Amino acid sequence: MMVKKATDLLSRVRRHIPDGVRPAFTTPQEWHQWQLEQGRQRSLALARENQAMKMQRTFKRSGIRELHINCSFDNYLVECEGQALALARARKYADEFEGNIASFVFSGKPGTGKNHLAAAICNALLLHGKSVLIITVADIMSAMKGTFSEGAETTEERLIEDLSRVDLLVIDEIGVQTESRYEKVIINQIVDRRSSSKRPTGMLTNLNINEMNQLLGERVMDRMRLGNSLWVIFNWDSHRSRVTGKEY
Ligand SMILES: Nc1ncnc2c1ncn2[C@@H]1O[C@H](COP(=O)(O)OP(=O)(O)OP(=O)(O)O)[C@@H](O)[C@H]1O
Repeated sequence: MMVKKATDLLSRVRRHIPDGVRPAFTTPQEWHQWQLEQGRQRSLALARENQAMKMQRTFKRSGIRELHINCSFDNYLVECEGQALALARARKYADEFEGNIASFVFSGKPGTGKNHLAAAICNALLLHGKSVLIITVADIMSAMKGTFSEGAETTEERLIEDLSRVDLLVIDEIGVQTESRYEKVIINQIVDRRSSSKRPTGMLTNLNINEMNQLLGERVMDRMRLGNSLWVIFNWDSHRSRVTGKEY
């Protein structure tokens, strides 16, 4: 009876579908499958939203900092070959993100757009429903240390787990302060856990490859090289003196 009703309804709906439009389902069975899939997608979206809100509470902000919220591939100015290459590679990284385990390192001089292009990647991924977080080493550490205080809402373990579940985590300012052994251990655990659950990590740094190896150790850097990973060197002049804060 149910199937007959659904078949009648479908044939009535079909009469109103313009030529050339392919319906998402044509039989009651396909309709049922379609509804199941919609339900699955809704619960995934809800889980992502919950995760984003949790991160927002923990770090008291959304995944991308205010200064970089409007950064896109389109508003990244290209005035030299290096910038053109960095832009093309960042865009390709975002395009090929789905199902890819490749991490990236943007290394080079200050003010050259490492955060800009990382935020552009994250903004592109957000549009595709991915969860993202760009966070400095210092912010990770202060959140970790916060878990030791009395009445803390979360534990160090849970925080590492949260940071490991974000689809793309970008760790900024690696090497800005003299990293302690504790920081090295935490970064190690985050990258390790992310790579074993096939989630890539981005790193932004002023250090070169040797300095990164020395600071974080071969183990972490080896995981950063999984898959078709990306290492981009930003070696042109800083753009910072030209930022007015009103451009986008
Ligand atoms: N090519 C560019 N086109 C447009 N804006 C740019 C470009 N490069 C940098 N900017 C802007 O300049 C500012 C500084 O850039 P960004 O924060 O990305 O630098 P960074 O390389 O991450 O520097 P640091 O190593 O000091 O953190 C940002 O507001 C960014 O949007």
